[in-house]
Amino acid sequence: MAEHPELSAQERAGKAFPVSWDQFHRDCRALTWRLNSAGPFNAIVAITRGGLVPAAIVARELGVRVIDTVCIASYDHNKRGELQVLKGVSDATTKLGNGTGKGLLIVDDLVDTGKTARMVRDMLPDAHFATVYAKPMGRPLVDTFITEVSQDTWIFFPWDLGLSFQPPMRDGAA
Ligand SMILES: O=P(O)(O)OC[C@H]1O[C@H](OP(=O)(O)OP(=O)(O)O)[C@H](O)[C@@H]1O
Ligand code: HPA
Ligand SMILES: [Mg+2]
Repeated sequence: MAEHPELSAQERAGKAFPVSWDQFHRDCRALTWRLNSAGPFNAIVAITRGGLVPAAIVARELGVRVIDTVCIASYDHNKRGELQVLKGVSDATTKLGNGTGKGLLIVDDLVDTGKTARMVRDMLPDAHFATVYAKPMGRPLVDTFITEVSQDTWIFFPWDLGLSFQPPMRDGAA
């Protein structure tokens, strides 16, 4: 595990990568361009909660109207403890994917250690797995993504951010 297990993953990450709504929308559209040649897809499976936003944008661009969710929670979010599946794929979606996920598109906002992706891949081994961002540890689990950031980078998504005052650089701000 990491050098400072008492710190959260966010606190351990040395670099910050804040993403605006505009940037996120652009990156989701770029992701859809890449996915065009991998489809067509019968349905999208969003990994909640972070996958809901890119799934909505990708679904709109691809014209997919069947959207399902896999709901996953960490027992202890900060320490990235054990994952718990709160809701799996519905029977209707499983049928659409011929039981293996073929023709389904799984969408998440990012892959970090790959733990979440591994869990969902095991449910739907033949599905296409797409994320907007990827870190090196999780990258091998993803079929299509847009931007890679280093493992020690924390990505701040627009739905977790708010506008706040920034001190001038001459006062020591980075
Ligand atoms: O590759 P991993 O190390 O598993 O991390 C990636 C997962 O972590 C985040 O979700 P999180 O569990 O924080 O929940 P949320 O989507 O509900 O915010 C993110 O949305 C991915 O699903
Ligand atoms: O870099 C990240 N940002 C936001 N949520 C996350 N969950 C795992 N890694 C990250
Ligand atoms: Mg998530």
